[in-house]
Amino acid sequence: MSVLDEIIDGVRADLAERQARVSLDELKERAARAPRAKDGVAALRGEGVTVICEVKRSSPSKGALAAIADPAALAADYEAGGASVISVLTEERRFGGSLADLEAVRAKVDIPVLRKDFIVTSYQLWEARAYGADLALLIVAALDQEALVSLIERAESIGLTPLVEAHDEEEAERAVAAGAKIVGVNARNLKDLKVDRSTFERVAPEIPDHIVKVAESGVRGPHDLIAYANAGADAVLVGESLVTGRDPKAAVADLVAAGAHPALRHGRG
Ligand SMILES: O=C(O)c1ccccc1NCC(=O)[C@H](O)[C@H](O)COP(=O)(O)O
Repeated sequence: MSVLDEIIDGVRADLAERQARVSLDELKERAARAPRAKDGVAALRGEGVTVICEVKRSSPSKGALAAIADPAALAADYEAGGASVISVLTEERRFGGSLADLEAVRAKVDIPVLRKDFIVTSYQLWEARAYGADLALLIVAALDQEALVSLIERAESIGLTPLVEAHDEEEAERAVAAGAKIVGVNARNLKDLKVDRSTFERVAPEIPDHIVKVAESGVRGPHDLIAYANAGADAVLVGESLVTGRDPKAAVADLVAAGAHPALRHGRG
């Protein structure tokens, strides 16, 4: 069984427990009271290469990364540093996240917020919206094509922008065919957790220019952002290096400054 399969088994068990406690109708009522969703595509198509900053306490590949007692304060630092979107990992067992983290971050920042989880049912999309997310991650490797198309449509119908994650050319083609407006290419193989930064360069040509291209994972600093930008990234998603660094606000500002450099413009429309 791959790491991704093991994670999803745990996600399904936790989901069943939440579904027994909170009805879909309750979630829908809560979603109706949530602030109107912000435009994730517009946020990521900013000036230069934009930066998605992640609230990430731990991970299957590295174990504990950072305690993050106050995720909202960390998100506020990210926003002050110039982040365009905040990613909040809400998976509990392996990443130490929660919907409470999502809610706290949403209440603190003005920029769009991404629910980063292993979404396999529309119930989780309603949760995302009910707790204030503007975007939701959908992982191609976790879904068959029918489910992917259906979850993209459901997400958009309730105001969420899906960030559809691929790891190879075939998954990128599936993401595009399914109608994704934002495609993330994850350098981390979720089946064995190896990070290969050349993945983006190989896979990005499968993604047409009208779709926002996000390079995910492995960004240690501005040099990695520049490499991804030169390979065609519109945005990068950064977790570990920010939560383990000493000054997340300054680290984000350095990334944003590198992403704004005129020499990086790669002629997107
Ligand atoms: O980070 C992991 O170990 C991991 C394992 C299995 C599934 C997903 C995983 N991470 C999610 C992510 O994609 C990253 O948190 C995100 O791209 C940021 O990556 P990084 O900057 O390398 O922390």
